[in-house]
Order: sequence, then C-alpha cells, then structure tokens
Amino acid sequence: MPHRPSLSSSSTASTSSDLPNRLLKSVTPNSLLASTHKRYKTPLSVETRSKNFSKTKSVLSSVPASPSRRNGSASRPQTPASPRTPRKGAESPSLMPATSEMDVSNVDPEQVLVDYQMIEDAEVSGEIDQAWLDAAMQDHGKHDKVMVSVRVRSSEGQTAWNTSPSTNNIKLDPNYTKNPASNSNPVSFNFDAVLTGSPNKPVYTTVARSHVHAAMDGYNAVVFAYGQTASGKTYTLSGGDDEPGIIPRAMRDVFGFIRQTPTREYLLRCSYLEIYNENIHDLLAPPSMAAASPVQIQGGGGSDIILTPLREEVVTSLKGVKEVLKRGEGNRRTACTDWNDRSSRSHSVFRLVIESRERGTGEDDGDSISTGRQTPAAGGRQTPGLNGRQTPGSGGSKLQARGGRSVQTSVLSLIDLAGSEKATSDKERTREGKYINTSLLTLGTVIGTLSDNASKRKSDHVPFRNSKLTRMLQPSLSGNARISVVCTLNPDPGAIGESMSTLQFAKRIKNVHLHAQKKEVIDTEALIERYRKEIEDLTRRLAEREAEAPVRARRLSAQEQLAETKAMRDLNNRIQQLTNLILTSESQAVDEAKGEESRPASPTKIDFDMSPYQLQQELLAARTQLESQANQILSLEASLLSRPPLDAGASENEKDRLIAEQTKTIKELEIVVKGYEENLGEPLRAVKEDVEKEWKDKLHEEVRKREEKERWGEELVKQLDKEKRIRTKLEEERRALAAFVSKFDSLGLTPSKVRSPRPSSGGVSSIFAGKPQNTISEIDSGKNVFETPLRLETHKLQLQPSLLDQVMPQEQWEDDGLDFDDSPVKRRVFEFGTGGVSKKGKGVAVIGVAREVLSDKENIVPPAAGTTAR
Ligand SMILES: Nc1ncnc2c1ncn2[C@@H]1O[C@H](COP(=O)(O)OP(=O)(O)OP(=O)(O)O)[C@@H](O)[C@H]1O
Repeated sequence: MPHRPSLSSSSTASTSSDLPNRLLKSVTPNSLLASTHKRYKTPLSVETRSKNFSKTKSVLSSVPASPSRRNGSASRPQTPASPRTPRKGAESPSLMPATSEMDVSNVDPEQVLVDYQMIEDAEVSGEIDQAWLDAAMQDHGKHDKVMVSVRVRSSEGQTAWNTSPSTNNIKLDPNYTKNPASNSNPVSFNFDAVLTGSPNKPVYTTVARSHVHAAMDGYNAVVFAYGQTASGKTYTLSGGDDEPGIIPRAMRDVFGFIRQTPTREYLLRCSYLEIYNENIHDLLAPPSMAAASPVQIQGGGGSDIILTPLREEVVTSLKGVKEVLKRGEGNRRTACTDWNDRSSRSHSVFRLVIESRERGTGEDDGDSISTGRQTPAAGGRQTPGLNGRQTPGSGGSKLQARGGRSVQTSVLSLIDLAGSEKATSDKERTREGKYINTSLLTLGTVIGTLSDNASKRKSDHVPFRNSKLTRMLQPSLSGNARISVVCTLNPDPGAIGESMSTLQFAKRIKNVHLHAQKKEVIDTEALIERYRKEIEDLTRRLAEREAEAPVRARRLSAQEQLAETKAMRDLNNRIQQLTNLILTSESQAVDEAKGEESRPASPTKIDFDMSPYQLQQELLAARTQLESQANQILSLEASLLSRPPLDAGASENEKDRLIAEQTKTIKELEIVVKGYEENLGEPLRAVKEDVEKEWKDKLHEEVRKREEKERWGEELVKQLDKEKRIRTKLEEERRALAAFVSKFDSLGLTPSKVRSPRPSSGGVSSIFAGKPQNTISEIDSGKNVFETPLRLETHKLQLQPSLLDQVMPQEQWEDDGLDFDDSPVKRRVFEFGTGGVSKKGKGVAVIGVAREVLSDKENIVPPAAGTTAR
C-alpha cells in the first residue's frame, strides 16, 4: 500500500501524522455517520476539491463495496438550495476578484508568450527528452479512433472482474455471471488499455500523454473520464498532491514540451467550467457573477463552439496553472451522496487553449520579443480588449500571425464527468442526479449514433443539442479532436450492472471515427510564399508534360489524349488561379499595411476556419469566376486576332502606322485584361471611366446636332408656309389686277382721253407686258409676272374703294399678316421699285411709281414698248 500523505494544508482532510486515528475512524460506523452528518450541513460544497487521496485506505474502506445507501439518511436535514459557501481551505468567493490581472482581455498576448528559455527546472517533468518527444509525436499522429481505456478502482474487498493489463482484457468473474452455465462464453472486453491500482502516473502515461502532445502540436485533444459514481473519475483526473492525476501531470508536460521546443513561442490560457443542472458556470469567476450570467454556447454546426462569457486566464508558469486550478476546484459543486462522500455533482471541463507560432528573429516582432517573463500589459501597449481587434472571452485566436509565421491553435480539454447514479434518498441530490443521468444518457445516445454512422456508413441525425454536455463536445465528437476516454469501474460485485453499462459505452465509443485536423492561421506573406511554391511546382510539371506531349501523343488513344489535354488545362487553370490569389493577397497586404481594417474581405481570401463544405463552395465560386474571366480574355484575344492583316503591299509608312495602331490596341487590351485580373472580373475602373466619358461627349454632340437640325427644319417649314401664303396672296392680287385691267379696258377709255400724249395699243396690259426684267417673276419661276410691284403698292396706296372694294376688300389686305421686312420677296420688290436706293427711299420711289400708274386711271398712259415705268 503506498504511503499517501496529505495533499495540502488547506485540505479539510487530516494529515499523514494522524493516519492511525483516521484509519480507526474510518472503520467505525458511528464515526462514518457522524462525519456524514456533519458534511450534509454543507450539502453543496465549494470546498477545495483536492480530495484527501492520502487516506486511501480509509477512503477506500469507507467507499461502499457497492452503491448501496448509507445509514443515517433518514436523519439527514433538508438540503438548502442556497448559494455555495466556501469551506475551510477554499478561496473565499467573496474575496475573489471580479476581474483578474491575467484575464486574457486585460493583457497583451505578445507580452505573455512563453518560450523554452522561460521554463524552470522545477516546472518540467524530468522524463521528457527528445527521444521521448519523438515517440509521443509519432504515436499521436496515427490514431483515427478514440482511445479507450478501462481503469478498475483499487479495492480491498471482493472484485467481480478479472483483469489482464498485459493483454488489455477485462472479464467478468465467472462466479458473478447470472447463468453459471455460460462460463464457457464469459463476458469479456478488450480495450486499448486496462489499468488497475492506485498510481496515477502509468494511467497518465498510457491514456493522456500522447494526447497532450497532440494538443501541443496543434490538434484539438480531449481526455475524459466516464463511469458510475465513486468509481474513481476525479481521482484519475485530478488526483492529489502525492498522486497527481491527469490534469496536473498534463500541465507539467505542457511546460516540458515548451522547454523541448526552442523554435516556437506559446500563448497559454485556461478556463474552467462546470455543467450543473444543465447550466454552465464559470468556475474562475466569482460565484455571484457566474450565477448571474451563466455561460452560453454559441456557434457549432460542426465547427468550433464559442463559450461566452467565460473567463480565460493567461498562464505563463506551472505555478500559475496550479493557482487557476485551485480557484476553479474551490468553486466546484460536490456533495456527500449515498455512495461518495465528495461526489461531483457536475461535469467539469478544464480547457487549455494553446496558441503557438515560430519564434521570430526580433526584427519582424516589433516590440514583442519574449526574452523573459513580462508583466501583463507592460510597456504601455494596448490591451487586446481595447484595440478593437479582439473580443474578450470570445474564445477566438489572440495571437497574430506575423512575419510569415503562422499561428497554430488547439484546445486541450480535460473533462471529469459527473457519475451516473441510482435514485438517492435526498431530494436535491435526486434532482441533480436526474440532470446528470439525462446528460450522460444523451452522451451515450450521441456516441451510439456516431458509432453506428461510422460502422454502417450512415449519416443519421446526431442529437448533440439534447444536452449542454454533448453540445459542448460536438466539435470534438464530430471528429476534429484526438479523444481518449478512461472508463472507471467500481470492482464491487454489487456494481456489476453499472460496470457493464460503462463497458458497453466504452465499446461503442471505440467505433467513433476521428479525423482531427490542425488549425493554422497563416499570414499573407506566408500564404503568398506557399502559392509561389505551388506555382513553381505546377509550372515545372506543365513544362514536363508539354515536352513529352509529342512523343506521348503518338502512343495515346483519342480518349487518353483528351484526358491529357484536360489535365494540362487544369494545371494551367490552377496556375492562373494561384496567380490571382497572389495578386489578391498582395493587394490585401498593401491595404492592411495602409491600415484599411474596415475593407471588406476579398472574395478569395482563404479562411482556414471554414468548414470543408464552405471551402468547397468558395472554391466553386472562384472557379466559375475564373472561367468567365478566361472566356473574356479569349474573346478579347479572338477580336485581336480577327483584326485585318497587314497588307503586304502597304507602304513602309502605312505599315508603321498599322503596327503602331495594333501595338496600341494590344496595350489597351492588356490593360483591360490586367484590370479584369486585378479586379476579379471588374473592368479597370479608369478605363471604364474613360470610355464612358468619351461616349458621353459623343452622345452630347449628337444630341446637339439633332436639336439644331430640328430647329432648322422647323424654321424651314415656317418659311415654306410664308412662301405659300405669299404665293396665294400674289395669285389673288394678280387676279384682282387682271380683273381691274379688264374692267379698265372695258370702260373703253381711248388714248385721247388720257393725259399722256403717248397712247398704247395694248392698254394697261401693255404696261405690264413691258415691265422690267427684275420683277418677282424671277424668283417665282416665271409664273407671277405681274404681281409684286403693283400688289404692294396697291395695298399701301389705298386704291379707290369704288373700284377695288369689289375684288379686294380693304380688310383682306390689311390682314394679310405679311412681313416683308426681311423676305427676299420684299427685297426684290424694293429693288424693282427703286433700283437699289435706301430702304426708306425705295418705299417712297415705289409708291411714287404706283401712284403714277394707278392714282388716276385717266392719266395712265402705257409706256412705249421696251421702256420701263417711271
Ligand atoms: N484507483 C484508486 N485508488 C485509490 N483510491 C481510489 C481510486 N479510485 C478512486 N479512489 C477513491 O475512491 C473515492 C471515490 O473516488 P472519486 O471521487 O474519484 O469517484 P468519482 O467517480 O469521481 O465519483 P463521483 O462521480 O461521485 O464524483 C475517492 O475517495 C478516491 O480517493
């Protein structure tokens, strides 16, 4: 029996010095009752969770051989559902600071990085050396299944199980089978490991160490203990000072790993929570705060989940981790149940988020050299919560990729599940037990479905959302984590039923398939470098294929040649795609350098957090876009090729001109194509604007010309109307004059009665017959030979009403609306009358002529032939 000294001075348990007394007490029923009674006064404990594993003997003997009830339950006082009160040794919740100095939202991650130089000897496990590390690495990379181990609790009493650690087998003792006749076919199970005994070190080494290393290497890892109440889950996970369990050993290994890895620097932050009655409580926050704002689960659907609000404490040393653990364990809910003095009444989850990147040279680190342990937020740097880039407690990455150095992020989750149990005699415990059993049942269903899906290649719905526990474990159980399960068994024959159900759970979870992936956030520089390398590789392969093409073409069938062409086209497409990605990344980097943080993400930005489905969609969209760009480029090239070929007979100058023209066009096309590449399908903005402007100006000019023509047309129509009206009036005038003349003639005036001594044989008609040549007839196609001079003057001279009224009423003449000021007709009329004198003079002269002709018909003497009117 190993000696187990007390765990801590603050523990309520006795020290090793009073071991004999404790042993004595432990076997006395009265003392057991007394102690139980005393404990029930504080049913929901916040006592420091470091159980007194030093009193193994007494504890083991006090743990009932089977989950049978204890005596004294009848006298148990009612359980107050009051808030937790601290027990002796636990950190008082009221003293707990509302916020912690090491809360990740209060520190600059760059200032609290841990590297190999900072690890002190005392912090690391002496067993870790390079060979050991190499072995651990090789191991953890291979598994695609859950690692399942069974640990049978030590017992001094009877045991129902026969174990064989060397063959990893566990068998039910034939004496305890229901049907002894079935001895030939005993209940037997094989697992990855079957463990017995009290030491925790071999347990850690076997079930958890490689997973811890996987987490340090960038994989998510989960280790959890499953089993009925009092079977040893907490003992396995937490242990005690003399027999530390998986959690403290894992933390020691974390720092040991860092010490052995001089090439990287780490940001470590931990959180501690419990799921109690289907509520998640932050164990690192003061209880009042944790109760007021329970932790919520966000996200999911296969991807990572976010727990908020959840305190995350940055740790830079093993001591720091121990303090955090102590604080969290002090807040855990434990109570004395019928089967376990200090039963965990909740599922507890301790999470360590590990972010790491290659150590910089210092030049690319700016002011973030981690050459020694630094105080948080030192140096006046902005804290992450203040610079707007990070959300405190959101669970996202805090460390930035820089200088081409990518950041790996992983989470190590160490989970102590509450134990399944039968109905208890206490109301409050029964209520808790109901929640515990329900969530464990859901866990079993989820595991069962996952296992069935994997073995039968189905995709049945997995009810992750039916409990907080499975919801929280969803990303890990969906496959993106390395998982190790320790199933703990109570060897007592009275617990065979529960043990069998635990073993069935272990068997099912063994079938769940895992495909853990490293999560890496890479910065633009490193990304571009990767693309460049890939392009180089592809270009080389393409060149090789092209070189072999002629030889191969002879050997290949038509179908194979098609496949070959397609393969080469794919290579080309990929090169093109990568080139575009480089261009996009580079422009993004420039924007980032300019501080354009608000710039929307480029459509081709690679987000390594995306689910494979989202990435596929992105890829599909990018391919479609590239294909359309390729088509545009092809059509541009085609139009370039379809340009008229250079005429062989063209003169040198002409050739030069055509060459210059074609060169210019090629340049323009190049700009357009480049624009398309840079803008992912958008034409170059400047080119687009130029073209638009050019066409706008042209359009304006065309509109202006059209409007001018319309105006000109309208004017022309007006002029034509005027001309028409003039023509009509002239016609009427001609008719009137003709009537007048014929009337005049019909009066039978003889030349003797006329004052003029020069008689005319033709009468008045002869006057018109002998009119001068420059009359209106010249502009009127020779039709209205009599018109204008007389018409106008007749109108102006107010011809004798007795005569004219009959043919031309006064009003008609006045209302003709003609304006002769500018008309060519008028001009000609005046010219005709005046022979080119001034406008005013012309009018007078014309009137004079008309008056001479018309004022006194008695005096009208037709001029001699060939003479003009005076
Ligand atoms: N392998 C072991 N060797 C010695 N003692 C053990 C071992 N496993 C468990 N015990 C003891 O058994 C008791 C119950 O163990 P523990 O509290 O770890 O059970 P549990 O499964 O966590 O119970 P619960 O689900 O009720 O919290 C403890 O006192 C512990 O010290």
